[in-house]
Amino acid sequence: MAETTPATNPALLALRTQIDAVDRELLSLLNRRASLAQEVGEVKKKEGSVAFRPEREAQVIDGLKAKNPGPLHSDSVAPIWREIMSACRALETPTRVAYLGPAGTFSEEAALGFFGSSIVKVQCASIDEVFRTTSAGAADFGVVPVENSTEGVVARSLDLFLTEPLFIIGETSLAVRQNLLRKENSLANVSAVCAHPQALAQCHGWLSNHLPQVERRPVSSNAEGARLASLDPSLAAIASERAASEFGLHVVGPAIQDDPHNRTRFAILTHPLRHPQPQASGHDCTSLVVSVTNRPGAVHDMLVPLKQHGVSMTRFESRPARSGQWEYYFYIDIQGHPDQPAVATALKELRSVCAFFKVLGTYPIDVH
Ligand SMILES: C=C(O[C@@H]1C=C(C(=O)O)C=C[C@H]1O)C(=O)O
Repeated sequence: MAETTPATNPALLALRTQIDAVDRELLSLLNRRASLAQEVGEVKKKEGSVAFRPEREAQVIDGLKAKNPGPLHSDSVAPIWREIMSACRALETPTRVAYLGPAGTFSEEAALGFFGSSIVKVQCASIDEVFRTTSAGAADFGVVPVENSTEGVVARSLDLFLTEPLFIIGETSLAVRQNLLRKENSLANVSAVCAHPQALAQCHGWLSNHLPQVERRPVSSNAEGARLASLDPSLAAIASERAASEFGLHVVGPAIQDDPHNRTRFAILTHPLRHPQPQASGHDCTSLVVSVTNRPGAVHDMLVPLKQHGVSMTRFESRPARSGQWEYYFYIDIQGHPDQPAVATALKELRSVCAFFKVLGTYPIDVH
């Protein structure tokens, strides 16, 4: 039952007194940590290097998770320390992060999950604008979706990796729970369902069963759909619970995505002139895009160096090269960092058999 009068139970009061004392100790320790981060910031300024070190942050979290004695759940370690490091990093320099807005998008959730909440939010109207804003230096980092476990690749992001001068310094993934949102608390008389095309596709089965006759209207983001639904009671949107509270909407259909394990993976981008490639963290991934000339065995030959040097491939995706010749770009993720001799040799040999070869980035594997 909810507590309505002040607690009088002496055991509870004594425990709360202890918690208050621990909190004060924690605050003082956090401030000690923050002062050290400020000093690190000064050292970096003197040597002219960047504040954000994704490999160091990944190692801090990995190390603490490995040593966590409990009862704190290990899954709680990463989000807590991400926030602590975000606050410490903000004392070194502000981190400007571009992502597909408005407030309440999954991209925003991914950006906050990766960088913590002590960031300067740069909301963009499209994935193209995230790339442009980051290329132009109006943001230090960009966060873009790259693949969804139900719908596959986010083609626009992959295409822009080819043409924009950015590289990947990190990845993060999110469980994506889609909900049907409305101003009215009912499923009746919906004129159209507004959402990003990816979300409409992720909820295809549910929409066909529950709203078979209703128009599915693609819009620039799910949060934009939620904004429209907040202005017009006849509309519904598909978006996150965060978007529901952001725009004052009811969740009239919770968790309507066809796949209960629906996840989206995001890449963290930056400009190579403003940020170096992350150093090896011990658990790294390298992303490439390559093409080979169209001849028998070409794709097989391309993969031989990886096998010969024991480099494991975790992703292999193809996109049409738009040459009209049935040629393709292959997006490949391998495990490891080019600092490792086997990875460096495999990449060198792979490059020699490719017509096109671009390293999209090397970065620590997502730590939860
Ligand atoms: C303090 C540092 O700077 C930043 C903040 C970190 C932290 O709070 O632990 C870790 C890496 C950097 O992104 C550092 O490089 O050690």
